[in-house]
Amino acid sequence: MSTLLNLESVSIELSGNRIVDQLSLSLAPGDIGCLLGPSGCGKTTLLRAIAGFNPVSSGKISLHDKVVSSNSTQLATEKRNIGMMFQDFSLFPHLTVEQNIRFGIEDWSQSEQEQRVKELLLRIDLNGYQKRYPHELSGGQQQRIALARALAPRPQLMLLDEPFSSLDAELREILAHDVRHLLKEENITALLVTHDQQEAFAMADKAGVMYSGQLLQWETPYELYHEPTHELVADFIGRGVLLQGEVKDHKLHSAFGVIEHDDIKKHPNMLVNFLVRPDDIVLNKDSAMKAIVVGKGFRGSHYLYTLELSDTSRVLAVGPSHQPLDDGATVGIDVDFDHLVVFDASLCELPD
Ligand SMILES: Nc1ncnc2c1ncn2[C@@H]1O[C@H](COP(=O)(O)OP(=O)(O)OP(=O)(O)O)[C@@H](O)[C@H]1O
Repeated sequence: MSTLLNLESVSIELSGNRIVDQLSLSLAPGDIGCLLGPSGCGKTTLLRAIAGFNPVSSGKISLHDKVVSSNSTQLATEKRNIGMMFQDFSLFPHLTVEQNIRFGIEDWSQSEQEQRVKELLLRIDLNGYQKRYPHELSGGQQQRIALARALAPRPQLMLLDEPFSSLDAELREILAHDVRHLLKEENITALLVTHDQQEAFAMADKAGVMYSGQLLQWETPYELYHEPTHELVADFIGRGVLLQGEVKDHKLHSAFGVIEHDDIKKHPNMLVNFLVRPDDIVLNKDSAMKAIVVGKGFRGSHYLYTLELSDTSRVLAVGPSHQPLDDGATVGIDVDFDHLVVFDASLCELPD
């Protein structure tokens, strides 16, 4: 399969500290990738290296099979044909919307510029806003114009670093969908950095979790959620808990009793931590397995309950919004694991 962006064992050092550590990932043309991870894990540093602002200390960054960064190559940022929208983006306040969008394509012919501005404004649903100034636009509109400005020259790759972080959650979700749609329409490959998992799930074809400069997994959002290959990914992505259990004779023994599942049929005997998502727990008043409601959070369409099991371990479960359960109530539960994800307990290294 062809790749547009390829990172091969990239390490980056800043002021003598290794910030990114032998990181590899690739993106196919037109794909949207998303990097998640806690603050300070090196996401921005990596994006800046792809853009050409940070040199790599070892490894290679290639665009369309052309090496643009290595310890012997450093192609200038302006020669990489990369569009950028970083956290501290700002539109030029003294320029109109149209002038802002034209900024990177001023060497195009007048008619091509006009055509491109028109096309982009239609795509971002802001046709008619050409003559407005940035202060006459809402935050979300400004963000869309900034994106149009970055996309105008048709970059081969778009880098987005927390582009919606200043907006409220509802607007972020709408914009995430809009931006995905726009990037797909323009067939532009993109790499996005975000703290927000919903944003990553809404936008990404491929997503990954970074910790301390390393990329722990690089998969579809579905696989990251359902089949994490590392406890830190399981802990970071989605809501869920890791419970202790023991795999014995290809069955899982835990507070839920004995569970048989295809995913552990070939597993050796060992103590494990296994992942329990809210969607693995089914409330069923007729079930013999009981749990106690020890907390609940209203989420509009549903409640998210914290349930205590017989061994005092706690799990999360979802219940309908219109029939809330009381704190302290005893409820029947079933477990229904689509995937049973287990980790060797002796290797578990969850942060506090
Ligand atoms: N110019 C620099 N010199 C030395 N260290 C730096 C420099 N820039 C960043 N760092 C350090 O590199 C680490 C990673 O920073 P980076 O901004 O890449 O993290 P991040 O994952 O993007 O965080 P956030 O999500 O908070 O934006 C941090 O510990 C930071 O202090």
